[in-house]
Amino acid sequence: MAKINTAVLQKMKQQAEKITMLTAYDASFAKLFAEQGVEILLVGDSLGMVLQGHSDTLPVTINDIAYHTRSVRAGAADAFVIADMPFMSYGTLEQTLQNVMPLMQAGANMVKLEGGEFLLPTIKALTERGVPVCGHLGLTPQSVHVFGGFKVQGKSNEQADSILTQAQALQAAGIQLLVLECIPTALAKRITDALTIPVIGIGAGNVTDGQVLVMHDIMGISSGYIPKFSKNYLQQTGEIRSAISTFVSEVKSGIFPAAEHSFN
Ligand SMILES: Nc1nc(=O)c2c([nH]1)NC[C@@H]1CN(c3ccc(C(=O)N[C@@H](CCC(=O)O)C(=O)O)cc3)CN21
Ligand SMILES: CC(C)C(=O)C(=O)O
Ligand SMILES: [Mg+2]
Repeated sequence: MAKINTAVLQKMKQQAEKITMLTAYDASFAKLFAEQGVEILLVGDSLGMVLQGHSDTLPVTINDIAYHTRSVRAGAADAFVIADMPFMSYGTLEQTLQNVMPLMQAGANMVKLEGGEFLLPTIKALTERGVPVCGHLGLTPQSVHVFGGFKVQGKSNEQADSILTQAQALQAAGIQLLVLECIPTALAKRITDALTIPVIGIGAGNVTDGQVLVMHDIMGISSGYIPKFSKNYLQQTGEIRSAISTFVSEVKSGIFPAAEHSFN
């Protein structure tokens, strides 16, 4: 696999080649995922749930993300690695600039921040200083207490228009990739068509430029509730490497996600 960077991802969108992304938190899985052709590894703050056992992502710290980013980078020297900025680590511009350093120095190629409008100056400041930014809209789990649970977002016309407007504003501010989580497929299609940057979906239908899942969901080992948009590829294949290569090929061919993994 050619080494991935923002220019390669941009080209994949233009050529309509689907982008695959998985969360990874350690060196062994990072290496295995990279070997199976997964283009992007995400050190997600979902680690607060699947590794640490919390019921949401809020307890995760910068040190947690930096530690796991170092591990992922150690296992996959050439991988394109995105590190999540955890809850309240980008509350102010000053905090953001302080907190982004350990993540980039741990080996991240890009950082991901949840939210819309309020992030515009932050995104500009980061990209100007050499830090590529991934946006994250829709169900942004750090706002679970505002939403009153992990609920599908953008169901009303008004909410849908607002998410599209925010996606366009984030792109204008400088994000080079966008994650859309748990929104209706029709809205994901509008946003993917409207943006020139690649859009990665999770619970956003098969219309985005790529797909991301939490690795524990692919292997059916998440504790507690397993989201409707995930698929247990280990059960289907019986072997971890085959599970990952099947995920990759099903995303590439558009088989995954099917209607049953999507919201309307
Ligand atoms: N194991 C795991 N997988 C994930 O995808 C994930 C995490 N953890 N932790 C961080 C966030 C939290 N996420 C979640 C968690 C639950 C739902 C969920 O229960 N969704 C309902 C939709 C409810 C509705 O219809 O509004 C579902 O049926 O999937 C969604 C996203 C996604 N991320
Ligand atoms: C679910 C993905 C998009 C994420 O942000 C995470 O794993 O933390
Ligand atoms: Mg996250």
